[in-house]
Amino acid sequence: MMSTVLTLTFNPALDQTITLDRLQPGTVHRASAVHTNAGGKGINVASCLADWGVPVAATGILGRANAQPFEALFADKGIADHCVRVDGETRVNIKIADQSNADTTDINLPGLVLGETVLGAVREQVRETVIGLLQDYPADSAPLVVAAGSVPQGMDPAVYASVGAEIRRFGGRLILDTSGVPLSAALAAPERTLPLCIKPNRAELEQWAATPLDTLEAILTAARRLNRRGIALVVVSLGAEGAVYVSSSLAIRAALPVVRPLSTVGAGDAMVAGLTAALWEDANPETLPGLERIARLSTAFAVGKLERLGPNLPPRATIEALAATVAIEVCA
Ligand SMILES: O=P(O)(O)OC[C@H]1O[C@](O)(CO)[C@@H](O)[C@@H]1O
Repeated sequence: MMSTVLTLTFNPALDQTITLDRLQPGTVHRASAVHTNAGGKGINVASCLADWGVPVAATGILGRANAQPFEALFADKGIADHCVRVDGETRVNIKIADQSNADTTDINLPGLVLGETVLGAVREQVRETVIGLLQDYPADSAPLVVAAGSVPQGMDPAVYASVGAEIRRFGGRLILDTSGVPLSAALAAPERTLPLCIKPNRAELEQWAATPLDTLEAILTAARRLNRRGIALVVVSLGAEGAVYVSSSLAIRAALPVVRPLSTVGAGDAMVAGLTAALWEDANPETLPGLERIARLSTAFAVGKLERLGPNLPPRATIEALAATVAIEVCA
């Protein structure tokens, strides 16, 4: 029950959120505020899980030259730091928060450019870290590993398939949140390397399915194809329309009216943290109460995060209150 969740972020980012009254491309803007926080998908998941009280360890790659904000976040939230340091700077991703419509525009940079030899060595170090940590878990603990985000230029885009194989070898459960080629490569891998759970958004699932998914039925059909491939839980996030949770035997849709967001950056990561927290609490996606708990908690994490800048959750009681009000619909 108290096992540490491990997060893996190959391509973290410092998120620089620039707040504007109104974004008008092609014109000069005066920003009203700027805020920088340590981010990147797996880092955000770790931060939200730590807020919830789940013990977390973070691994992945950090540029030595600007590692301080990440180190401060880890120290502040009690996250065990197992990130490998490399020469250079972690990327700075630009987030433009438009206050006129509460939309955020993301400009994500490619990330560290590392030579083939360095990349190979770093990948090996991260692999050893994952294996080293998993070896320390009790044999029957089925530890949870969240691997999330893009991969740096030059890294094998099929990296999550080999990570999946390593995790499964140690009885671990992989939750994967990535997109594009790394996602399609992970989903095309042999069944024994597949993640336990994925959380694509509609566009990412459409890319995998190679067809538009305009209706709930179409989304369910694509998610169920992935279930049959061997992925036990497919969560499709639908922005303001909530999310769909599809396990091998059940499907539900969850939604909560969205407050006016301060920033949408990292809401999907908070959703991943919420579903991980529910799995960590032993929620079983093959039972209705279990799948409902996963849906309620992950929706509440995502909506709770929207009111904050950076990967931070409101207090536990606020999250539980939000979770209780999530609208749940069982799908046929
Ligand atoms: O790894 P990717 O896909 O470039 O996404 C990274 C971005 O996504 C976020 O994790 C938000 O989901 C940001 O913190 C970060 O800038």
